[in-house]
Amino acid sequence: MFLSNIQLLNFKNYEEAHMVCSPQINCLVGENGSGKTNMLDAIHYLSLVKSAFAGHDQQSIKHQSGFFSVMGSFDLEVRKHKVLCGLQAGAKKVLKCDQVAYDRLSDHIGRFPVVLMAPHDTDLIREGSEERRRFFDTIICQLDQHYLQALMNYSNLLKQRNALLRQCQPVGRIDEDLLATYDHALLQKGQAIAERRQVFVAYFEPLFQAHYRELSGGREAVALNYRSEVLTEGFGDRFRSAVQKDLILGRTTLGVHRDDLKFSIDGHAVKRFGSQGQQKSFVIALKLAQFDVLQEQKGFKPILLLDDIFDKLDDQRMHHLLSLVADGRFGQIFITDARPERTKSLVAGMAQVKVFRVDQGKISEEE
Ligand SMILES: Nc1ncnc2c1ncn2[C@@H]1O[C@H](COP(=O)(O)OP(=O)(O)OP(=O)(O)O)[C@@H](O)[C@H]1O
Repeated sequence: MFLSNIQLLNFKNYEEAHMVCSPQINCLVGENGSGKTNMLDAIHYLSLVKSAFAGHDQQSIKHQSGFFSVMGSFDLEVRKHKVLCGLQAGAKKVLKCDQVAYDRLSDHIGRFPVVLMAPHDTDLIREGSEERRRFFDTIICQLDQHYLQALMNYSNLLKQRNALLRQCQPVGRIDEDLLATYDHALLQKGQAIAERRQVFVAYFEPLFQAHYRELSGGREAVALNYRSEVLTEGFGDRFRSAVQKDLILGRTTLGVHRDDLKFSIDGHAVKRFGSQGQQKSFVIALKLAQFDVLQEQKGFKPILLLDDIFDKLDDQRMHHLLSLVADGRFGQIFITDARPERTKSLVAGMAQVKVFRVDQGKISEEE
């Protein structure tokens, strides 16, 4: 699968841009702040219908304009698909594939998968559990529409239960019947989500470990440990009896939305004990395993977006990644770099390379 071209209107710092892409390697070079990452983000929109960076879609509309649109054509085996994602300020996002609007944006997730490697990836290790849940949930959602629906239902139920808790806070009493309805549904959905996560992590972990071994020379034993409290005996009772605490705090304190994944090296938490190099290898191995899983499950290679990673990687890890590129392990790749000469020399001799110069929200192909 590859993106053959992309057109932007009023997207972030681009007023108008058109890029005819190589099915293999696309290098975007230009000064800091010129719009390289924004172009990757536009590709991310076509795949996952949201920004990889901005918290709100409205932030992706170019300043002083009232809408954005991103349009792209994907070649998937012999078929071509035109995807359009647009947003009018203050309105709902629109997504069309082959000129037909989706009723549910979520139906699009997983059709044109991408894997993004970016400088902030180590947040996966350093930040709280939400980042790790989001990483795994995003992959599973691309593979399994039922999981995506279950997650969305769970999140809606959780919002409703939390609203009920807050409503009842001043009086200290709660509508027991309504609460029981939410509890029952949350417990049921939560269990299904936890079981799916557990199965997925068991499948993902060996792929991740193989990449880590290749990157680190096999010196350390790494593990991903997912153990949800939801799957432990008597969870339903503990969940229900936490209601007094929930009422005081105005939120649901137990459930899959609190799950964490423990990342470890030789039995110790990577977050606390991993060196910077180990943490980098850890996240690269996670992303490479994400690529493998999507490829294996979809039957084609996802698009790989490499944002500014050469600046952040040391020689050993960079060469490993480039050797995978040279071996043809990946399909279409987009690489951004503020230092054109470095990228050009790294990809010299590789087939089907296109270099694009980005300058203050304008993009043009170099000869
Ligand atoms: N909604 C928006 N409207 C206009 N400009 C925006 C908007 N959102 C972001 N920008 C601008 O886009 C620029 C950043 O672009 P981008 O992150 O793509 O840069 P880059 O080329 O990847 O830079 P670096 O090499 O530093 O990573 C900033 O100047 C920022 O102000």
